Amino acid sequence: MIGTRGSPLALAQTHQVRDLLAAAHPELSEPGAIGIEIIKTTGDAILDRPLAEVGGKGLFTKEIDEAMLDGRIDIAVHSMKDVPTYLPPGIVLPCVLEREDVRDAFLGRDHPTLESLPTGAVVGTSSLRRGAQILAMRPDLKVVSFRGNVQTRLDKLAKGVADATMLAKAGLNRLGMADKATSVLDVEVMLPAVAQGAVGCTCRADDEQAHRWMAPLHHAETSLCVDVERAFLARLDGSCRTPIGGLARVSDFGTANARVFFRGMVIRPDGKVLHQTTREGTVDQAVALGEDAGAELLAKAGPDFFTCGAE
Ligand SMILES: NCc1[nH]cc(CCC(=O)O)c1CC(=O)O
Repeated sequence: MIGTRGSPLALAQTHQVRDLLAAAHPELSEPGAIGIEIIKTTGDAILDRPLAEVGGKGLFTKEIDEAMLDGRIDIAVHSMKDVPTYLPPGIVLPCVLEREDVRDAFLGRDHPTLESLPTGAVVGTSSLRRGAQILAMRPDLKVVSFRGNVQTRLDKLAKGVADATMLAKAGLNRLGMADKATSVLDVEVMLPAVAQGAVGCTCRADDEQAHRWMAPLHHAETSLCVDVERAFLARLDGSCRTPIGGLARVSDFGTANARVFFRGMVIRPDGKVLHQTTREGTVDQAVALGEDAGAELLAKAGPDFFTCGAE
């Protein structure tokens, strides 16, 4: 049994995992061989407030982890962006699928790009990271809170609640809605969230069958990048509501020449103070590079930067 949230994006990701499992294992290829259990999480229940305000870790994973430890589900499919850096005891993450597009998509109502938005235009986003980077580039814009699933946000945009919004390009692609993006923000302009575009599958640590099922779906290069980014995030995790971005890439993966490149950022929600750093190294050093970058930004930003509730 596979557990998932019930949002259209979560279901699309889960159907992809189910199809990959069926293709990899003859015993799972019969229609109906893999059941899907929808689990409502705290993050799904709270729709009226920005999630940064709700706070707490594992908003989208806690109830799913509980179902897994109870034995109601065997595999869970998650957007890695929503998975806390520390998994609960007894749960492991043996499988990360190949990454989708890591970038943020821009959806403009009358203006297709960020550059073309007129002074004073309103950008709707519930992501402090996106809002802060927008304000850093364009302090003349107004950022307002914007929540809900993709369709709700598109409806709000159409109604003129905002002039533009942003969504992970990966989510739009997985929903077959890539055409809704009026442009795509380069990672140099808008650093993605840690693990954006990656889907991971968890199981119980002692479930050998689930491990065996998931092994062929694992994408080692994506997993390495996500490990670096999550190591970075783990060093900053005390930071509460501070917007954080981080992206790792590997060149020549699987060869002796493989190199890891990482860029990480912390930024104040108003976009007025930004600290960033880069690292480059070997695959063996990868996780240490992420940790080291996190430690550097923690020191650079200083304790006041990470004060909770100071917005
Ligand atoms: N926080 C919600 C969430 N979690 C994962 C995605 C998109 C898919 C991904 O990044 O893999 C989204 C929506 C969004 O940011 O637009």
